[in-house]
Amino acid sequence: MREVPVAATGLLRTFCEAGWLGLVDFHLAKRLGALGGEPDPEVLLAFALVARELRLGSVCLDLATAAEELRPESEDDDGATEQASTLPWPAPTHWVEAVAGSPAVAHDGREANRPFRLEGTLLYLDRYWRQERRLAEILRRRSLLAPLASVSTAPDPLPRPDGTPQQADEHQNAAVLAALNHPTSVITGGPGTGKTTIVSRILHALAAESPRIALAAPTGKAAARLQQAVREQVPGLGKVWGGTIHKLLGARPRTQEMEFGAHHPVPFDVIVVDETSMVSLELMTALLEAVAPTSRLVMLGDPHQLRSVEAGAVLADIERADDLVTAPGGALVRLVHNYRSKPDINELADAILTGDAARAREVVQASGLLRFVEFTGTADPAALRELRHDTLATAAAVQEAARQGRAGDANRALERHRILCGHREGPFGVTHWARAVRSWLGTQLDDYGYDTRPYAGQPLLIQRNTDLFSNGDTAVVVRDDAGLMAAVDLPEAPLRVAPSLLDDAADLHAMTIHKSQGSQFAEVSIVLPPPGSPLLTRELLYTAVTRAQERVTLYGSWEALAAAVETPARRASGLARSAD
Ligand SMILES: Nc1ncnc2c1ncn2[C@@H]1O[C@H](COP(=O)(O)OP(=O)(O)OP(=O)(O)O)[C@@H](O)[C@H]1O
Repeated sequence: MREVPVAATGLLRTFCEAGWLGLVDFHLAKRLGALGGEPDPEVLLAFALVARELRLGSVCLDLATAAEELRPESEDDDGATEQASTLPWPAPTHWVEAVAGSPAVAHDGREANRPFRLEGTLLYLDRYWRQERRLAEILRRRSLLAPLASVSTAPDPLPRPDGTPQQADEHQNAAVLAALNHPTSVITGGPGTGKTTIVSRILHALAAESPRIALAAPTGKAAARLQQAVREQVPGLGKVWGGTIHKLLGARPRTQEMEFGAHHPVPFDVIVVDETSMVSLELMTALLEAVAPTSRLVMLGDPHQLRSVEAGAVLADIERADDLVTAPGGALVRLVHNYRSKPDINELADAILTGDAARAREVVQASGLLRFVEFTGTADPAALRELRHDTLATAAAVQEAARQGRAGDANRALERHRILCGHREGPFGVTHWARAVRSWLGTQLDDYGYDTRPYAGQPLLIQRNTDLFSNGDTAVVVRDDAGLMAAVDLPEAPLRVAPSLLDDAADLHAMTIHKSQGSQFAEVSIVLPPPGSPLLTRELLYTAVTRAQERVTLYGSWEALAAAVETPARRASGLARSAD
C-alpha cells in the first residue's frame, strides 16, 4: 500500500495517491508553504513537485511541461508497472501566474529571500537556483581568463603499458592541447576512449614545471584507479595527491563545512577531476569555488552515463550549453573512439545514444557477440541456458584461484562476467537473480554458497567506506594459510581482511547498473527492467552496455529494449537552457 499523508486533502491528496508525490514532498511543501504564507493548493502542488524532482535528481521543475513529462514513481523498486492515471494538472499559464504571485516565491520582478525561485517557467528551491547561478558564473568567468600557453602541436603519446605504441587520434591530441593551453578543459568520452591515457600524457607534458597535482573523483575507488594508472604511465612525476572531491575540499565529517573555498583555494596547480558525470550540482559548485583562477582544471567524464544520485547533471549540461566552457579560457573536447570494447558493442552503444531503437535491434540481431534472451519475469533465471554457461565458467575460475590462495587471479576472474540489473527487487532485480544463480552454482560446484558462512570463491560487494576500502570495492573470499580471508580488489594489490569485517557486504552474483559505473567486465548479462518501469532509460541501458568489452547478453523483451533506447532520462536544470 502506498503511504499517503493523513493530513493530505484535495489536490495534493490526489497526487499522493496516484504516486506522483511522497510523504517528504508533501510535508516539505506544506511547511515551506506555511512559512511563506501560501494556502493555494495548486501552488503547494508545485512546491511538492519541486521537492520530488530534487529527490529524483532534477534541480528544478518546469511548470510548462510537468503534466506531459513527469511520471509516477514506482511504489517499490521491483519493476511493477504503474497504472497511467488522469490527474487534474493545473493549466500551465495559469499555474505559472499563480506560482509567481505566491509570497513564498522570488522572481525577476521580486528579488527577495524566499524559499522558492521562479525563473521563466522553471521553479527552484532558492538554494539550488543560487548554486546553479554561481556555477554558471564561475565557469563563464574562467572562460574569460587568458590562455595558459599556446602549444599548437600535441606532445607525442606515451607508449601503452604493454609497450606498444598508441594510434594517432586527433580527438585525443585536441584534448591534450585543450588541457595544456586552457585554465578550464572538459574532456568527455565513453569508456575506453582514452581519458586516463590522456591524463598521463597531460601530466607528463607538464612535469617539467613541477606542478602540485591533485587527482580527484567522486569515489575513492575511481580516484585510486586514476592515481595508479598515472603512477604506472608517468613514473617520474613525483608526489601526486589523490582522493575524493570531498577530501580535496577538506570536508569535515557530519557537517556541511569545507576547509577550502573561494577565499581559501585548494593548494594545487593542476586539478584533474575524473568521473565528473557523477558529481552533483552542489559538490561541483563547491569544487569550482575552491579552484583558484590560476589553477589548471581538467574535468573528465562520460555525460551519457547515469548521473549523480543527488540533484544535477552538470557534465551533461556543460556539454549541451554553448556558453559555459568557451574560449579563450576554456575548451571542450569529445573523445570518440573506444579502444577497449569490440566494435559490435560500440555500435550498439551508438544506436542507443542516437535513440535509434530499430538500429539497436538490428545491431543485436546481426552480431555474434550480442545476444538477446526473452525473459518475461516468470522463468527461474538459473534455468536460462546462456546464463548457466556464463556464470558457471566465471564462478569455477574464481573458485579455483580462491582455493589456491591466488587473490589477484580470483579478483581478475570475477571480472570475466557480471550480471547487471536495473532494479534491486522483484523478478528483474539483483536480489532475485543473485540468489537464483548462487543456489544453482551450489548444485554445480563443491562447497559453493551452501549457507550463510563464507566460502572460497565467494564474491562480495562492499557497501561502506572505511580507511582501508571504499563503497563499491569488490572482494573474493580466498583460502590461505590463515584460513578463509576476504581479498579486497584494490588498485595496487589485493588487501586481505577477515571475512567477518565484510559481513555487511552484498552478494556479488549480480549488481545494479548504478553500482557498476566506473567498472568494466569482459562479458555482461543485462537484465532489462520490464516495459513500463520508470528505470527504462537510455542512460541506464548505455551505462550497462558500455560496461562490456567482449560480449553482451540482454535478458528481457524487445519492447523494453526499444522503450529504454527511446527514453532519455529526464533531468531538469536551467544550466543548458541557452542551448535548447
Ligand atoms: N590512441 C590510442 N591507441 C591505442 N590504444 C589506446 C589509445 N588510447 C587509449 N588506448 C588504450 O585503450 C584502453 C582504454 O584507455 P583508457 O583507460 O585511457 O580509457 P578511459 O577513457 O579512461 O576508459 P575508462 O573510462 O573506461 O577507464 C587502454 O588500454 C589504452 O591503453
